[in-house]
Amino acid sequence: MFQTVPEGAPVLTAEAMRAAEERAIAEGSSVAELMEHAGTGVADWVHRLAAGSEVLILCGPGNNGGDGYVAARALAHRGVPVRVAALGEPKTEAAAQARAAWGEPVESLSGETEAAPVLVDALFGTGLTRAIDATLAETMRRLVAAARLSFAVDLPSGVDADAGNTFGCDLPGYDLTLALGALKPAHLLLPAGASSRTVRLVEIGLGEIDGPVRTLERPGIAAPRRDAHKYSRGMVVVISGPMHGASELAARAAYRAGAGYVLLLTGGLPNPPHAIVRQRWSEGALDDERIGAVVTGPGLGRDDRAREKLDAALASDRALVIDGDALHLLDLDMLKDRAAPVVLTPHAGEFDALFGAGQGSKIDRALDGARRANAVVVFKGADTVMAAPDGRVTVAPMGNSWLSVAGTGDVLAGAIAAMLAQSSVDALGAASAGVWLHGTAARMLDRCFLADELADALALAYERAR
Ligand SMILES: NC(=O)C1=CN([C@@H]2O[C@H](COP(=O)(O)OP(=O)(O)OC[C@H]3O[C@@H](n4cnc5c(N)ncnc54)[C@H](OP(=O)(O)O)[C@@H]3O)[C@@H](O)[C@H]2O)[C@@H](O)CC1
Ligand SMILES: [K+]
Repeated sequence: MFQTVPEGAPVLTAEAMRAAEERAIAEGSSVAELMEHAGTGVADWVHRLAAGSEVLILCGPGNNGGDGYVAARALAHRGVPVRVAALGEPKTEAAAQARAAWGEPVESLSGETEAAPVLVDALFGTGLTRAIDATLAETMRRLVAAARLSFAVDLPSGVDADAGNTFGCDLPGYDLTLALGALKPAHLLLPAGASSRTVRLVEIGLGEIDGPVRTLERPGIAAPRRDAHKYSRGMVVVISGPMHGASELAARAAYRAGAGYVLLLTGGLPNPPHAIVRQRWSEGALDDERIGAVVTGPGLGRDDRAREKLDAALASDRALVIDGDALHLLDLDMLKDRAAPVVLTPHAGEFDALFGAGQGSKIDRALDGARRANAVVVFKGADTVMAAPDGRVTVAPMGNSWLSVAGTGDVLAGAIAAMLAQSSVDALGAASAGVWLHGTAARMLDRCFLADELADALALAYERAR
């Protein structure tokens, strides 16, 4: 299971959406006009996919409900059988107008509401401020489960648009979420994002939308140039520790993600693949000017020897990927004055250990971490968020659930290092490309796999990255 969302699309908070709405109104539009676009855009999708089946639209009291009334009218106009069930009277002028224009009967939404084969949830969108009533949540779950096809208008009702939480409520999963004007954090962040397996954008007349937070996109990396040699393709050094396997995985992944030369600093025995060059750790090991990126952390351990290696990596002027154990040894002050790029790749536990538990959404926290560390932070999880100190953020769609297995983090560290070493993109671009390759490799396998196989599948993902 994984998520499909528009690639490279801006992600806006509820406040930024309201600002975009105000800009559009200042330029001559109106809420009613935007709502007309939104509702007809929803109706287009429903009409296309419902194939003539009866549609039940649930309308809430705000403008999300207003979109629902517009969609009902547009569908009925095209001859689709539509019923509307509402949660009380509209509370906004635009929604009241939309209901009046619908002009047909409106049922009162209750536990008795009869299900239909197609369900459209227009109860709440970006205006939800608190948990929805438990009885209402139960009714929603029942009606979504009974439908052959279910749509969420703008957002699944019951989610906090910015934080991506559900106020503790268990929400149903929709077939299609139609994001109005732009994506919101809750389309992507867990737990809310789990309700939106597929998200599509509906244009509502807000004009050009932009912002520093975007969804992950295909990195556009190419095959090696004709005049390429192993160093121009990127030399990656992986610093090993007592758990050799983790660093072996990172080294293998670096090759499969296109690095030209991978050196593993290890005391372990020579193992296949023999393409990985092995040397023992030594003081000047990172002096080679040709080194494009260094991975430290996978299998490093947390003892004095590990600290010594991390300190040497930090003292070098090489680009660094810091993962696993090294994140527990890292002092953020050590990164302050570093000129060469650093990518930190914490999962939730490592993130808390580094930055503290903190408030705000995963996007806010990743950004705060990046600024404090002066480094790109890849806050891993099923909903991986990458942030740079300059405020740019990339959010990956929910990853393939088979990734939840030991060693996949080591593979990611190797893939990011390969990107950092070989490409002309900056650290956020390298991190994003690494996450894209990693996620795409998992999608291509889409079964129970070993991290070794995932590392190898990066090469197949690379083929699709152009
Ligand atoms: N931005 C744009 O450009 C455009 C946005 N559009 C659409 O507008 C949507 C945002 O509309 P919105 O602001 O009216 O909020 P919405 O989500 O309908 O809900 C607010 C209502 O719900 C109520 N309420 C809240 N929590 C509740 C709870 N737990 N349980 C019960 N009630 C609760 C709240 O009442 P109150 O909190 O005052 O009690 C209020 O009445 C957006 O998602 C998109 O679909 C398009 O139409 C056009 C252009
Ligand atoms: K909704």
